[in-house]
Amino acid sequence: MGSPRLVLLFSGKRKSGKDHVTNSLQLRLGSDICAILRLSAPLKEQFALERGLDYERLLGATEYKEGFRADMIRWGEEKRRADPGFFCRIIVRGVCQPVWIISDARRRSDVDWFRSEYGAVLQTVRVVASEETRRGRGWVYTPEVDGAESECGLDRGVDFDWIITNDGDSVSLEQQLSNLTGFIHSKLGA
Ligand SMILES: Nc1ncnc2c1ncn2[C@@H]1O[C@H](COP(=O)(O)OP(=O)(O)OP(=O)(O)O)[C@@H](O)[C@H]1O
Ligand SMILES: C[C@@](O)(CCOP(=O)(O)O)CC(=O)O
Repeated sequence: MGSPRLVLLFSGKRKSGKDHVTNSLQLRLGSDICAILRLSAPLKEQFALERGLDYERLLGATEYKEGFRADMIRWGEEKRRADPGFFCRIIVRGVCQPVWIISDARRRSDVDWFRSEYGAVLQTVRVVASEETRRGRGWVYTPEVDGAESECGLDRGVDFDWIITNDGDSVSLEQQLSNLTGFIHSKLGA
């Protein structure tokens, strides 16, 4: 396992398009260069095992996942209380690509952990979309979820290196992804 040349730590609210944007970026870079790591993957896997749920469906973007979100948040927070780096350490194990995309940072403890381990090569990226756009993608305001740390933990206090606006304008998104890809290539070439 090598150490990463670049770590891109993505965050954004529900249905802002974190998965869409990170998948598009990986398509541009190639999966041999770029790995997508999801903090929620080991969480969902273990949660699904314990509850007899469908892990693959928890990974998707459907109502199935939303039905379990509040419970998953509570379950994950218990784990993080005992060990804030618990999920971070699991997802970086054995990754050999030079560029790592973490698709779903949600808490200060996630940012702090990646800064302390990979600060020299870390870039923080915020994906934003208006509430109207997010509603069009199926977002329904749910107080116990949208008012909690899982959604609001990074609203303040992080000076993001990149902000990607994903409001449905595909030309604008392409341009923003080109800029980010250019930066990544410049770092890999250096
Ligand atoms: N630019 C876009 N063009 C077309 N569809 C998009 C775009 N951005 C997001 N979507 C769609 O909107 C839905 C939500 O996007 P996505 O799953 O990427 O959001 P997310 O931020 O990862 O959400 P969650 O936090 O709920 O997992 C998906 O069905 C996705 O395909
Ligand atoms: C339980 C949780 O990991 C669900 C994340 O799902 P997704 O990234 O929205 O697909 C959110 C959290 O950890 O607070």
